[in-house]
Amino acid sequence: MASIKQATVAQLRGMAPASVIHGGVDSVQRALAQLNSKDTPIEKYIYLSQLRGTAKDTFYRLLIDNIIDICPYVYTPTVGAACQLYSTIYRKPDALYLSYNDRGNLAEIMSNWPQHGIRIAVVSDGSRILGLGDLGIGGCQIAVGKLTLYVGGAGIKPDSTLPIILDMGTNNETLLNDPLYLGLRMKRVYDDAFLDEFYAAVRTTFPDCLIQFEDFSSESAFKYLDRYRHKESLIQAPSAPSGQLHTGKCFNDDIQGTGAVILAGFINAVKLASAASGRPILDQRIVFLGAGSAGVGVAMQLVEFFTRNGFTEEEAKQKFYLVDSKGLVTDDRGDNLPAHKRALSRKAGGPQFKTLEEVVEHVRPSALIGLSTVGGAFSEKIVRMMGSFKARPIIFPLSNPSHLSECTFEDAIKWTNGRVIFASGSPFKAVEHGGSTYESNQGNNFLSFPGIGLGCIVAKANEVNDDMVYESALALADSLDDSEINTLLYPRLHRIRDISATIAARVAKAAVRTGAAENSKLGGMADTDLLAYIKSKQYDPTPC
Ligand SMILES: NC(=O)C1=CN([C@@H]2O[C@H](COP(=O)(O)OP(=O)(O)OC[C@H]3O[C@@H](n4cnc5c(N)ncnc54)[C@H](O)[C@@H]3O)[C@@H](O)[C@H]2O)C=CC1
Ligand SMILES: CC(=O)C(=O)O
Ligand SMILES: [Mg+2]
Repeated sequence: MASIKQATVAQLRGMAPASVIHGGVDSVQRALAQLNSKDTPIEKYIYLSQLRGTAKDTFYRLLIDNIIDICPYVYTPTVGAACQLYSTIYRKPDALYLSYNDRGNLAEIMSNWPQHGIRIAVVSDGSRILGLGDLGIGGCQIAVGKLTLYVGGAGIKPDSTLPIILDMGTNNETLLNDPLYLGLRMKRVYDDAFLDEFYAAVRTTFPDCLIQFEDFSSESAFKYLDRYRHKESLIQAPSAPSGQLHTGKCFNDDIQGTGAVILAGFINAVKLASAASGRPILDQRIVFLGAGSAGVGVAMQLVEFFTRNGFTEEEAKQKFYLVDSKGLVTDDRGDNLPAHKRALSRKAGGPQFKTLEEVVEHVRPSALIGLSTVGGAFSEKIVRMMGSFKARPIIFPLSNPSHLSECTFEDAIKWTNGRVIFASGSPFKAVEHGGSTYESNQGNNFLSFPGIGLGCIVAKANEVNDDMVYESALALADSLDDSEINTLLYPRLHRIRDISATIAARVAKAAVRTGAAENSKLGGMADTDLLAYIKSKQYDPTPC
């Protein structure tokens, strides 16, 4: 459609129906009708991908105006199936594909990308896609999906975004044996030098670009966040003029984005729980099922909430009980804990439990958070126990996609007789119970990463520090309107562009406060002016 706008009408005569050339027939309405004619979620996904590739203004107008209905088809849960089926449903390239065989040439290959002013890249190595495991090159659709939400949810211009897949092989035997598989047909390699080369290539090719790491397996997620997040650190970079470059300008969505969004939901949840019970807001015991990048990322963000509210770090950590596939995570359970689990393990000498049920029975938690990839792990017995401990139990089954949710909204409502304070990673429809209608909350990092990324772009931030991430959570928690405040934990999704702008403004100001902003104009700007400025710059397509 852009070509129709740019070319003269005379040149186009006869090349398309006259009403397309002259306008007057609503392309968004037609696209919606075409979308509705598709029977299955994956068909809708394929249709929307094609529309994004051929008529991007129409696609984004459709998405922005129908975000609640369309989000599940461009993002979780459907994007999970799209990653699994990638090599079968592939039509045309829509990401930057950097394979391990290209090592030594990544900067040169990156410079083939047709757009220049890239501001945000989402990169995955495909090793842990949602809760679906290693999907190899199919993980590129996660990067595409996240950036679709950057455009639709934050108003970043489509041509400023760059989805990247690092194809380092796969350990998924089904994919390796699939004749249609499009990725490297070899076992996955783990190579820090390849990651350094990739990081340096982005820095030198697109100096203004923020990198969002997405869906790397836990060990890599923590390792590369630690390696690249600080602006003071240096890495060797043969592609840089001095042979070295400063790191920074990146964040990990699963650790920090998820931490921020769940902290926001938790802040609003403890207010609701406390209003029902009269107990102090900070009087919490929290059990996690899952101690991977998301589980530990969220737990550390909640620890920060308690330390910022009067507790020492040790006192705060005492409130947390992490359960993984081997049971309660303790210092003395006999296995060699990775550093991210050691940060929150229970001290030696305490009880050892093998199952979630035993832990819940012993701890009597106020909140139960699932980031385990185990669908249905919050059994009826566990949810009913939670309901017996507290007037308003907080239960967040956050694993994606939908079939991996630790419990459904309907069950949680039924088993607590409507008392649960609930948020899930993938969307659930409203539920009728006992004559009332209960609206669900989606606790998904898509409410935080678009605003964090936009804030960093506005501030020209050279790093994404803890204060900026924490501020994004407070901004999201504060964003409920009058119709949401006593019932919901998060703003309704149709407001996401305004919410992302608000988060962005507060993240940008936090960047200024902490010396991470290179945009010197922001310091003197009033908050309201900054917010208005950000909103005025949001991509707002008008298809012809
Ligand atoms: N709602 C949201 O915004 C987000 C949701 N997620 C979801 O969280 C889930 C986990 O993600 P990551 O932490 O990155 O994965 P991960 O693979 O790093 O961690 C999974 C954790 O669950 C534990 N686990 C696995 N099987 C278990 C079992 N049978 N019993 C108890 N524990 C078990 C593992 O030991 C590990 O600690 C995924 O489904 C992902 O889609 C992740 C990021 C954001
Ligand atoms: C939402 C997300 O980032 C995940 O499930 O990995
Ligand atoms: Mg993720």
